[in-house]
Amino acid sequence: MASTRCCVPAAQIPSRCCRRSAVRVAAQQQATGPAALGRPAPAVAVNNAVAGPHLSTKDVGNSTNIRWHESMVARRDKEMLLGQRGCVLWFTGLSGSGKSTVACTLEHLLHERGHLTSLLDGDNIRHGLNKDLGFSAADRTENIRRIGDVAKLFADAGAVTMTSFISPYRADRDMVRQRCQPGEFLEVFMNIPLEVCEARDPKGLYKKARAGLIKNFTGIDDPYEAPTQPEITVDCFTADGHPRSPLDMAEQILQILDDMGYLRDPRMPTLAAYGALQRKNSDGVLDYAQL
Ligand SMILES: Nc1ncnc2c1ncn2[C@@H]1O[C@H](COP(=O)(O)OS(=O)(=O)O)[C@@H](OP(=O)(O)O)[C@H]1O
Ligand SMILES: Nc1ncnc2c1ncn2[C@@H]1O[C@H](COP(=O)(O)OP(=O)(O)O)[C@@H](O)[C@H]1O
Repeated sequence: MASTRCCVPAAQIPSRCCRRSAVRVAAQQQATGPAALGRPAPAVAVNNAVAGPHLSTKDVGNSTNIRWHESMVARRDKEMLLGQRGCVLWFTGLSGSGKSTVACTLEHLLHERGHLTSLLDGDNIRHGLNKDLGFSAADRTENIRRIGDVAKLFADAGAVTMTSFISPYRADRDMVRQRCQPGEFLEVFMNIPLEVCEARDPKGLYKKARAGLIKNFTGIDDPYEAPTQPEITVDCFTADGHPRSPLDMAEQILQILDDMGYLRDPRMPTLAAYGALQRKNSDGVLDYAQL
């Protein structure tokens, strides 16, 4: 069963007045620069050989002399507009485990309920952004690194963002988790045994891999490192041994998102912060009015 860990920080809610003045300052800064606001010019830039009123820049990887621009519309304001919290639901599991099917079903459920979503799918992304990557360990790591950053951009815009990639290496998934804010990254483990995935084999890839026609196929001759502490575990069978449908799985995730407060205005308290899981009323319904 899924754990209920959630540690979304209770950020400050900017007042209307603060937001207005932030917009004014931003406009002034763009028009005339910080000196016009009566502030001292920023300190000598990290990379600037010549001292002067330059904005500081730095080097990141092979990108030299770059500078981070804060988004002028705060993420929280976007989340308030949408009535939800941006997050990354990171589906991981073997090929054929149902990542795409369940993520797609969940996206429809969320959309029907009026939520903004985004879905990044392994096969699709490898048709475009990541078509230069293969399936070596290094390429898979780079695949996940890029997707992690793209997913984060969507979450920053307030979308409930789903990714469906095998993402076989624990370290790669943890790297994405670390790039996210606390509570923003939810690992969804498709806990479907290899035998079940292989029996499905919708693309015939397991058959080819067993025949040696595809090398380094995950689960056959390439590793899959299962998550040790996923936020959500999706099991193949019900407690009494019946196979679960994609809809049942998607509804499980939807319920957890709802219970954890991701699908409501970010000004509402999160369950983790207030221990509201214990505060269900006698009908078993969460009673937010009590908080
Ligand atoms: N060698 C090998 N191993 C695993 N999978 C392979 C391989 N070659 C091709 N495919 C197909 O590529 C899909 C997996 O792509 P991902 O981007 O999700 O992989 S990874 O996260 O970088 O490991 C995967 O799609 P899914 O079945 O949707 O998972 C396969 O169809
Ligand atoms: N819960 C499920 N029960 C039965 N079949 C499923 C279930 N989820 C997915 N499938 C089927 O399994 C196959 C693989 O699903 P897919 O979503 O493509 O997996 P992945 O994206 O992990 O490779 C598809 O044919 C899909 O219809």
